[in-house]
Amino acid sequence: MARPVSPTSASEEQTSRDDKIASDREGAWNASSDNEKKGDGNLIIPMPKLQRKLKSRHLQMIAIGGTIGTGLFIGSGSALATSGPAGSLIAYAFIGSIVYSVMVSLGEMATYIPISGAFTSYASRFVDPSAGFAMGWIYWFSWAITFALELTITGLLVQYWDRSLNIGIFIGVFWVFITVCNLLPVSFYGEFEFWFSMIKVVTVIGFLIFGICINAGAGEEGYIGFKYWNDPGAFALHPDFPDLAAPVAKWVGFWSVMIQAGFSYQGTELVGIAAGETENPRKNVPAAIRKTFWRILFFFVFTVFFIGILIPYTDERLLSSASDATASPFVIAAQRAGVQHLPGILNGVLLFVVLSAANSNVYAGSRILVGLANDGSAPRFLAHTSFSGVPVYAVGLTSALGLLAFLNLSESAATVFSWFLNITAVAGFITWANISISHIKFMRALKSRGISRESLPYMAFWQPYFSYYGLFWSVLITLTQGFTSFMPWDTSSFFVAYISLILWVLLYVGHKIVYRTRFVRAEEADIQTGCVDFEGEVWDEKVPSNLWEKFWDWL
Ligand SMILES: NC(=[NH2+])NCCC[C@H](N)C(=O)O
Repeated sequence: MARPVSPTSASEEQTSRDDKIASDREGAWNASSDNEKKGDGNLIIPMPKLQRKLKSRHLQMIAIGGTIGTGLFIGSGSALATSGPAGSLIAYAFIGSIVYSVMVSLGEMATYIPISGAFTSYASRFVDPSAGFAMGWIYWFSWAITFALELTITGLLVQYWDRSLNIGIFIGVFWVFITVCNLLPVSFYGEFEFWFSMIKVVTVIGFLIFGICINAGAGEEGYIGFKYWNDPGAFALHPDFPDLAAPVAKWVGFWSVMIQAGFSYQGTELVGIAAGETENPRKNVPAAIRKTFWRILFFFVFTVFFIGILIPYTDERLLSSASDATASPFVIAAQRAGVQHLPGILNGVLLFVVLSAANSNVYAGSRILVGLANDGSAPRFLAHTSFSGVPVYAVGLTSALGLLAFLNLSESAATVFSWFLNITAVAGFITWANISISHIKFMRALKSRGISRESLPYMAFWQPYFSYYGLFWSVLITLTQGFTSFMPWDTSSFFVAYISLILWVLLYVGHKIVYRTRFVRAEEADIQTGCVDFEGEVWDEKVPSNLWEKFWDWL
C-alpha cells in the first residue's frame, strides 16, 4: 500500500503539486475540473483517477502478455519462410535493438512523469498537441484492431478440433469473456493476466528445451545441428520475386520481415501505459523496463533461432495461408520431430496465449483512451471510471472494435489477418517514432530549465543517441515497409501497407487545422504536471523471502 511520508517541497508550485497528488490518492480529486486548455493550445494534463493497484509482477506480466503473442507463436513461421534462418534472426535482433532504444527513452519520461496513457500525453506536451492526438488515436486503433485479430485467431484455433463449427460462435464467446475480464476491478485484471502470461512464459521455455533436445537428435530426424543453415541456406530468396538476382531477393526477403518482427515486439511499450497504475513507480518502472526488455529479447531471439535450426525455410507448411495452429512453427517443429499428440496440446496452449494477448489488447486500448480523454483529445466521458477504478466506457469502446473480427464471416480469415497485422504493425512503428521524438524534446525541455539528467529518477545510458537511433529506424521502416507494393504497383497491397500512415497524417493534419496548434517550444513544454517527487515517499516493499518469491524476482 502507498504510504506517502510528508514530501519536502521547495516551492509553492511544488506544494500545490503535492497537494494535488495527495488528494488524488484519497480519491477526492476530480480529474475533469482541472482539465483546462492553456491559451496557446498546449495542454495541462492532470493525473487520472486510476488506482495504483498493480504490483510490479503484474505490470511486467501485462507487458509480456501484450507482447508475446500471435507474432511470435504464429507469425514467426512466415518470417522464416521469407528471409531464412539467419535473415529472421538478424531481423528480430535488429528490431530488438530498436525496442530497447524506445524503452529506455520511455523509461526516463515515465519515471519522471508517471501518468496513465503516458506516451500520448508526452507527445502532446513536449512535441505538438496534434502529434499527441494523432499518435494516441492511431495507437488506440492499433490495439483495438489487434483485439479483432486475436479474436480471429481464437476462432481458428478452436476450429482445429472441429472444422464444422462456425468461427462466429467462438469470436462471440471470447469477445464476451475478454470484455468481462476487463470490466473487473484492475487488481483482478492483473491477476488474470498474470496467470495467462505465465502460460506463455512456460510455453516458450518449454519450446526452447524441446528445441535443444530435438536439435541434438531426440526426434525422428536425428541430429540436426546447423544442417538447415547450409541446405536450403541461411538466407531465403523472397518467394514472391523469383526473377530478382539472388542478393537482391535475399535483401528484399530480409527487409519485408521487419513488419512481422516489429509486430511481434510491439506491446513492450505497455510498461509505459501501466506506469500510471503501478505501486512505487520510481523503483518498479525502471526495473520492469530492464527486465521486460531482456526477457523479451531472450525469448524472441532464442525462439527465432531455434525455429530456424529446426525447420528448413522451404517447409511448405510455413507458408500455409491458414492462420491456424498448422501454420505455427511450434507445431511444425513438433510434427517434424514426430512427437505424438503434441500438435493438439500446443494448439490448446496457443489458445490461452492468444486469449492472454486479447486481454492485454483491451486493457491497453482502454487506458490509451483514458489518457486521450484526460488531455482533451477524446470525449471526456471516456475517462469516467467505475467505483472500482475501471474505465468502463473506454473498455466498452475498445471492445466494440473487436467486433470487426466478424468480418471473417464474409472474407477469408488469412486476408483479414494479414490486413489487421500490417495496419497494427505500422501503427506501432509510428508510435515508437513518436516516443523517440517525445524523448528528444523532453531532453530539450529539461535542458531549457537547467534540470540536469542526473536528477532523473531513472537515467539510461547513451541518451539522446538512442532516441535518434529509434526515431531513424522507425521512420525508415514505416516509409519503406510497403515497397513490395511498388514491384509492380498493386493498389490493394499499397493500402494495406500505408493505411495506418495515411490515417495518422489525416488525424494530425485534421487536428492541426481545427485547433491551430503549433510545435511546443522547449521552454514552454509542460514538464511539471504529473511530475511526482517520490523522494519522500515510502512504499512497503516486500523482499522475496522464500524460494518461489526469489524465483519470481529473478524471472
Ligand atoms: N501495436 C500493436 N498493437 N501491436 C500488436 C502487438 C501484438 C503482439 N506483439 C503479438 O504478437 O501478438
